[in-house]
Amino acid sequence: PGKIRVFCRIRPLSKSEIGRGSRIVVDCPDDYTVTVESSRGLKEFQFDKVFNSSCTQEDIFEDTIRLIQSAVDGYNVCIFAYGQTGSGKTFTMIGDKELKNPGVIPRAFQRMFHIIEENKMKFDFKPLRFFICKSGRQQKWERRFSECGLWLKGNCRSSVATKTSISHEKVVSHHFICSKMNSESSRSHLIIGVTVESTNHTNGSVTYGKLSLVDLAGSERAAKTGAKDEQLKEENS
Ligand SMILES: Nc1ncnc2c1ncn2[C@@H]1O[C@H](COP(=O)(O)OP(=O)(O)OP(=O)(O)O)[C@@H](O)[C@H]1O
Repeated sequence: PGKIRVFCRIRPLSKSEIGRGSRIVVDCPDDYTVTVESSRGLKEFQFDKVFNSSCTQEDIFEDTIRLIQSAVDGYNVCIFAYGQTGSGKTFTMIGDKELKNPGVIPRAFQRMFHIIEENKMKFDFKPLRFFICKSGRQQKWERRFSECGLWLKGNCRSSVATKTSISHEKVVSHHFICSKMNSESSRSHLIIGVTVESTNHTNGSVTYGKLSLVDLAGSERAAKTGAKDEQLKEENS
């Protein structure tokens, strides 16, 4: 707990990039290093782990499983994707539109329900609270998410989570409603999460955990769009 780990995922070239004759300029000589070809030579970056372009959604999720357990155990866990537009944040966090390759968010929820089901003899779980927040230019009000210590601008919805309410399809459609469609106009961030409250049958102790999963708006847009003042503050929130 309290530790921040930074992973890097390299995505394969897209069809259009291949069509344009682009080539990959990043490489990972080992599991912790990324090199990038630049006009000023090869640059090297270190990460806690690097996933190369052949890594699958399963490979990515394997490193996340113990964090889901931590949230059930009463810790506050936050997983977020950061990177420029088109780098694969949404693919990694949510998955593809065709629902063939679910990402971290649907897998995390599936896993959480599984852990809860397995532990029902030992713990009494309160119904999971499910929340979605997105930032947006239209919604200017600020909201402090005191429980998870995040400052947010935008709206937030919370409801009881069930397996069906947070199925892969629902998460994907929420995403495209909440984030993707608005991202061009509002450069929104999407935060989707769940709170877990459990009581230990043996000693009566109660724990509260939270899992926040975040698909941030593209990190480069401020510069590219020339956003200023209020707009920029909002993107940076
Ligand atoms: N690891 C991957 N394997 C195969 N396709 C990928 C992978 N990562 C991303 N893609 C594809 O690349 C495209 C861009 O990815 P994605 O939409 O996830 O980017 P993004 O970082 O969320 O962009 P934005 O900030 O604009 O929302 C999508 O068509 C996606 O399906």
